[in-house]
Amino acid sequence: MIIRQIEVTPVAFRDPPLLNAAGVHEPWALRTVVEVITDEGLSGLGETYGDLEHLTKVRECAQVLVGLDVHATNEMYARISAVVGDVVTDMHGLTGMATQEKSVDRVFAAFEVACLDIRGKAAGVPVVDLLGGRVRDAVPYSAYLFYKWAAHPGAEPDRFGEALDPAGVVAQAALLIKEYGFTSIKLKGGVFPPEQEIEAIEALHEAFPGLPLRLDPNAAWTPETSIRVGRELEGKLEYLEDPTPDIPGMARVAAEVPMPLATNMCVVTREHLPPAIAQQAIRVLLLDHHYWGGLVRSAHVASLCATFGLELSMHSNSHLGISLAAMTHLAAATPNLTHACDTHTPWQNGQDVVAPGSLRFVDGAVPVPSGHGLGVELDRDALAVMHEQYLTCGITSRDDTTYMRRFDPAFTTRRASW
Ligand SMILES: O=C([O-])C(=O)C[C@H](O)[C@@H](O)C(=O)[O-]
Ligand SMILES: [Mg+2]
Repeated sequence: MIIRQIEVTPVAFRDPPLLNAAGVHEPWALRTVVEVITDEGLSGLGETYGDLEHLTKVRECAQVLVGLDVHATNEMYARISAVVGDVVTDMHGLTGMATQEKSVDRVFAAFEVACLDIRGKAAGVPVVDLLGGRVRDAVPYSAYLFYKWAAHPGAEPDRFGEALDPAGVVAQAALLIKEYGFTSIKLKGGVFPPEQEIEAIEALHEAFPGLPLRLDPNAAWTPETSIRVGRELEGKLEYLEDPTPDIPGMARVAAEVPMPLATNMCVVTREHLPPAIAQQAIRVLLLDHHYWGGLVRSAHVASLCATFGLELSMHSNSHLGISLAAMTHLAAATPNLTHACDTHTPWQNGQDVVAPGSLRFVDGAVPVPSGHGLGVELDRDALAVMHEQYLTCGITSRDDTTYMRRFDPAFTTRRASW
């Protein structure tokens, strides 16, 4: 199974004005679709970020992988490492520190997933079987709430409406739970002063008694504020995610708050694990195969977490169905996944590059797609439309901060700001 051709296609899809510590989502979210085709005519899909610097590396790497066997992922990693070199990508700050290893892992992941898709198709099994087999038939996801504007300035309101206070957040949760059946809730914080976000969590706790809740301010608070908020929210959160920057800061908070701390920011590559474990900075790691180097490497990290007693959840960014399928296969094969995974799927609002039918939510969980490989088919018409949108949308890299400054020139990103 020799790689004969690789198609790399950037796409754009509409994204609502979701608020976070870096600013606000732009009207278009970007992704890159990777399609690997073998000499035997099998093809496999991968999905990754769409930011130009990253896309450029993905394109350069695609050229050096032609001729490789789809099983030769060690050689694939070495070649990608050589091409990526010392360039560090991913500087928007919402997925934690950017490192050289992470930059390589981010490029490698899309190709690795595509090769696993091919290997699954060739063997006549779903990808979950290549990862050790399923330990669950469906993967639970959480309702991922965002503070948001009713519309992008100058545009028509979207169907989700405004959510800028506790009532708006509760209404948003009710909508997502009604449509998807989610049984846990995450609120993206770091947008308003912590007192307001505490009120929102209290309102959610009251409106949805018994549903596990998480709050993620993306390191917008100082350690002191994090300790105060953590204590105030005792008994109301299953975990507090990245309240404050860096491993030492998280360790200070972890020692003083009643709930576990989770991260997708201070532990984002293997070199962060030993200090985080030694300092007891986190209890929950949010895995993300897009930057942990694909599905097999992520499974290794999950196994390390089991060794060191860390719990597991899964992180997401704006994504499409190829990513949702890959996340679902990985999570279904991860025995020690202890919390529902994050997904941005509802915000995609039906836009996708995969043909409908293979991915659905049942009671907040996605059943593992039943087909071979990832079990999703590329919708080539949708891909063409979304590629055209990429070419015309005028955005080449995610920049929530600059977009926010168009409407609030004094806005600064929130890092330990409160
Ligand atoms: O858990 C997280 O930190 C995220 O999901 C990061 C994302 O970039 C989120 O903040 C977003 O979509 O704005
Ligand atoms: Mg997070």
